[in-house]
Amino acid sequence: MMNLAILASHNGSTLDTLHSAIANGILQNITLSLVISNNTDAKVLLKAKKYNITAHVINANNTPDPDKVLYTVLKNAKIDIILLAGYMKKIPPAITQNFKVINSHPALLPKFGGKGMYGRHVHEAVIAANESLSGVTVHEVNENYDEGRIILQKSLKIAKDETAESLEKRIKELEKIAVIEGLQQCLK
Ligand SMILES: Nc1nc2c(c(=O)[nH]1)N[C@@H](CN(C=O)c1ccc(C(=O)N[C@@H](CCC(=O)O)C(=O)O)cc1)CN2
Ligand SMILES: NCC(=O)N[C@@H]1O[C@H](COP(=O)([O-])[O-])[C@@H](O)[C@H]1O
Repeated sequence: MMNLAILASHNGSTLDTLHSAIANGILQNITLSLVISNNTDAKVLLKAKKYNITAHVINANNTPDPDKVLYTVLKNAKIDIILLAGYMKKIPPAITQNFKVINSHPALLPKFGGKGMYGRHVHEAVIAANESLSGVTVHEVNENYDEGRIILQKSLKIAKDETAESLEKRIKELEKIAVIEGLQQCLK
């Protein structure tokens, strides 16, 4: 049985989908063991409580050595795989070199990735670039933003009247499928 940790800075939208997929047997041999956020106000923490999942807040503003705390919490929980679900901080090499870390990015990498490319900013850049396609990239996480090996991508056509808000909503729905399939591939 693989122990999964979810790292999220805000809603952790995919947590609900993952919890359902595990409960329905769509995702097997995996346990949602831990939720970690850098944000004390993150709604993902409320979801962790609802699902009775152990949660930690590791905030650099009040934690002397957050990277060391993060490593220790993950090791103590015997985590096998880490999913970044809208986590807004860089994962340090001590983590990327000792755990399998995957991320869901709300665009078709390598375009629209890197520093500054998070949340609504990504969709605003895609719309501004007048792209015809966008999508989700599930990728392995290395020491740089959005440069890890791509596991899978799912795309969608951008509508003529698409806005950053409408695109974000559609991408988040696509992401739920992409994250499940990405984890299934990691568990093979
Ligand atoms: N080592 C890695 N860490 C993280 C990765 C990664 O690929 N390698 N992915 C990100 C998630 N992400 C895109 O998918 C991403 C998140 C945040 C940023 C960013 O520019 N962040 C800002 C800070 C924003 C904030 O504090 O709210 C910054 O670094 O200045 C870029 C990409 C998660 N970690
Ligand atoms: N570059 C990382 C990034 O932008 N991740 C994106 O943040 C959103 C978090 O939404 P949520 O807080 O509602 O789950 C998600 O759409 C995720 O793809």
